[in-house]
Amino acid sequence: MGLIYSLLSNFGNKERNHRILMLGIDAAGKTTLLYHMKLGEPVTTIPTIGFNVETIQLASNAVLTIWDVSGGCPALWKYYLESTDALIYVVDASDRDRLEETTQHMMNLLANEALKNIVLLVLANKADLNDAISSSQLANEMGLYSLDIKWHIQSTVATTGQGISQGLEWLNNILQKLPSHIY
Ligand SMILES: Nc1nc2c(ncn2[C@@H]2O[C@H](COP(=O)(O)OP(=O)(O)OP(=O)(O)O)[C@@H](O)[C@H]2O)c(=O)[nH]1
Ligand SMILES: [Mg+2]
Repeated sequence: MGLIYSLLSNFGNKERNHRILMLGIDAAGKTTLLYHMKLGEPVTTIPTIGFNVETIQLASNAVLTIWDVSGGCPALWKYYLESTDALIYVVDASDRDRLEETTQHMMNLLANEALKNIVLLVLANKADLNDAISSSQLANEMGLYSLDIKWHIQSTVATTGQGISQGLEWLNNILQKLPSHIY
């Protein structure tokens, strides 16, 4: 009985692996977010050439492999879309001048067949800056309410870590209902 209980509880607690893609146009704050998730502290970044990839262990036994792909060349994003469980789309909420551009890039991505059932977490980053718009206004302006997928928007400040754990908690709750993968 003890052995069966232990096997069952181990089975219930086994690690779940998920592949997450983090995209957004250049300077949105992706790399700063990734390393705050990984290290719990701010890092100094330079524009990413190619990608960064890190695994993040969540308290709930979920292991997220997060790919942070350079925003400098959105045409290359399509090469990273396969086998992705969730998309974290990062927006600089203070940069109204580029809101249309980033919305267009996100909508083009979501039109991709490989992402048709994707789970989408939008991070309204740089919420600390004076010009930042609220996450609800951003959701409206980016047309998130017209999407036919599971989505959520969270305000973040990558440099302090504010909002990151709330965003990951939403993601984790959704991912728990999806099958795990071996990567
Ligand atoms: N004030 C403020 N600055 C931020 C925040 N997040 C990132 N930054 C700054 O914005 C700049 C760009 O951040 P990165 O994380 O390198 O941006 P990225 O999205 O990885 O950019 P690419 O690699 O070019 O695609 C850096 O100077 C960061 O310190 C934030 O929440 N608030
Ligand atoms: Mg980067």
